[in-house]
Amino acid sequence: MHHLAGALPHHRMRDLAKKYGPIIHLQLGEFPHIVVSSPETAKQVMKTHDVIFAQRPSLLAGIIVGYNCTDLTFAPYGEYWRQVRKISMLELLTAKRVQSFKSIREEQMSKLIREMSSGSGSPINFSKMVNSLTYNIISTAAFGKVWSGEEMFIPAVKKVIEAAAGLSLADLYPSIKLFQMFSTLKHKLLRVQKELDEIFQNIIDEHRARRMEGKPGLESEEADFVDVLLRFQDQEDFQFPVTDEKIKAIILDMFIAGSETSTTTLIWAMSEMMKNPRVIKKAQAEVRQVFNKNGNIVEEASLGEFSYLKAVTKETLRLHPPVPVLLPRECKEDCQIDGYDIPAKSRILVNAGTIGRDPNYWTEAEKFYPERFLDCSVDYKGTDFEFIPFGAGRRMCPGMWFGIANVEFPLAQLLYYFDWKLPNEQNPEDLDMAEEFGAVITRKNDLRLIPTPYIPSLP
Ligand code: HEM
Repeated sequence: MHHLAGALPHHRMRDLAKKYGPIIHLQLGEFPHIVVSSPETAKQVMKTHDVIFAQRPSLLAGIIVGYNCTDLTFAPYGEYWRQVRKISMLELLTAKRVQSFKSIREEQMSKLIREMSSGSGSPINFSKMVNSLTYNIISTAAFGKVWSGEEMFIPAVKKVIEAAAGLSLADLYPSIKLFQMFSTLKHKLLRVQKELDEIFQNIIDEHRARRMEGKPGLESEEADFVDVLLRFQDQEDFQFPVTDEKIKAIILDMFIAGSETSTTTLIWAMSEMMKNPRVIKKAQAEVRQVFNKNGNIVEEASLGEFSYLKAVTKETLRLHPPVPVLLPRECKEDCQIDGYDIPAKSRILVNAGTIGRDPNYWTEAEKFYPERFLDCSVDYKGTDFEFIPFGAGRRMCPGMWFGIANVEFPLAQLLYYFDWKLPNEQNPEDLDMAEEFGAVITRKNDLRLIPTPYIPSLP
């Protein structure tokens, strides 16, 4: 355990991989942890032996906040997980539904742009504003409206994300009662769960009442997540009935897995561009050229015309994958990776962050250089193992398209409507890029920027 102390664990894992190679055994608490840090070993885990590694370990976050692991992220691999995954992939997060949230993104972006422009010329807390934006988008997609509990919800989500890395003493030593009893994390999670449970139950009850009154919209494509899941409650052909508890577990999961990941990608993209003025100029020129050509109409439909902006998103996900050590997996049975024996029940940590910076695959791997993705077929869809910000295989992120939509369109608008400066005439090269650890790696310090409107008429 001392190998991980003293620095951010994902950095320590990177240093260890440099020293010991792409497959490392760390005994953390009661469990062997196997860290894999090369595209080849990651491929063996998530493709060759995907079924053996499709299990997640049972962690406090899943037990407490995931309603005894009945959410999608922490559900044990098996029939129940299959049912929830199917609902998520075929109903909640389909390309069509993500597309149907377009008006939500457009409305929330207009609000944000108006807010940013009202204080133009002076520094704004970019991180905080983007956090609210994603929260509002996911809240509307899930509940049909922006739920007013942002102040309490965003810190609560951060707490759960911290726990999802699975590196707390209570998770590493489940048999030691003392660690369980005095775990501050456990107590915080219990409090968060209690608060959120009450609120989510009220939201479900409201939706149910509306449903009983036969209010329109529930069967339409624009139905929110709660509407869709309530519809399944009436169906008797499910092996596992969709109870209120399960609806709460699934919705909370979408919030937790979807909000901080999208937010942090957007903030890192902006941070890297501010640090690299050449890149922001080029991205801005592309965005303005496309929207101006289309008659100053700023709409999502134009996204297909951006190649550099998409390269910026990919390069951000390569250098700053929000989940650099993919959510832990558990080995179902004895198995071999790269000729090494992996005993059943080992926890597997796929080090996607280190893989994205592997100099054997990436020239000038540490440099932010979006051009590397132009005319290059490497993509994040889970088949190119040198670039796996969304994971791969059976447990790969089901919210990839929703996440990308929540990053690319806002980024395009922010670049279109504003010119950006660092406060206090700060030199771009000196911009602080310190990270904070959790299952999602965020900026340690909020990003503060000065926006100046580019065109006088804002949306
Ligand atoms: C930039 C945005 C996002 C990134 C980088 C990201 C990344 C990831 C990663 C790395 C995993 C673990 C994959 C594995 O173990 O192989 C994951 C799982 C998951 N993600 Fe995302 N995610 C993003 C957005 C979203 C969104 C918007 C949603 C839903 C609203 C979502 C829902 C989930 C869920 C439910 C899982 C667990 C899947 C399972 O275990 O079967 N994600 N995500």
